[in-house]
Amino acid sequence: MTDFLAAYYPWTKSLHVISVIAWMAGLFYLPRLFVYHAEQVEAGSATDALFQTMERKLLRLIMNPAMIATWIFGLGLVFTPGIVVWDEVWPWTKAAAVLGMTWFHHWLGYRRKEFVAGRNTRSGRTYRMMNEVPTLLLILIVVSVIVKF
Ligand code: HEM
Repeated sequence: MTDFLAAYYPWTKSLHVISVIAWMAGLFYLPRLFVYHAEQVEAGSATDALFQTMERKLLRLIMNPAMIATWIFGLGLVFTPGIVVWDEVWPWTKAAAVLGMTWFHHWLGYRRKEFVAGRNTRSGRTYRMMNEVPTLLLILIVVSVIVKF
């Protein structure tokens, strides 16, 4: 298995980065939809139904599969011989940030369910602020995997 992973390392990494881009697109866009959903849309209206459809499709068709693919190919890289040196700091900062990103994904999923039930309690401002979470984690992840401190 490790021979296989070593042989296909550039492919695993390519698929990892492609999945990451799709996941990040959703992690940036879904909280933006929530901002407008919270500020501009009346619960039970036709626009409410439209936002719910956009949010459901973004989460189910793009973000969930992209997150799973990111994890699968990312763990493939972790098990590729010689790639991760656990004595260094960067694998730990990356792991912490990736867990944070996964938590954020699920946080968004719970907020979507609240919109579906007509029970959103959070303001557009909260969603605007939460929109910065994936940006900060992204910076930490990219610096970790490229600078490799
Ligand atoms: C979900 C769990 C994840 C795991 C287990 C994981 C693991 C890894 C590993 C082991 C590498 C190989 C580093 C190397 O080749 O030197 C890597 C590369 C990379 N990861 Fe992840 N990763 C994950 C999520 C993410 C996320 C969320 C992002 C971006 C937001 C990301 C961005 C990258 C990038 C850009 C590279 C390529 C770095 C290079 O040029 O070598 N990863 N990942």
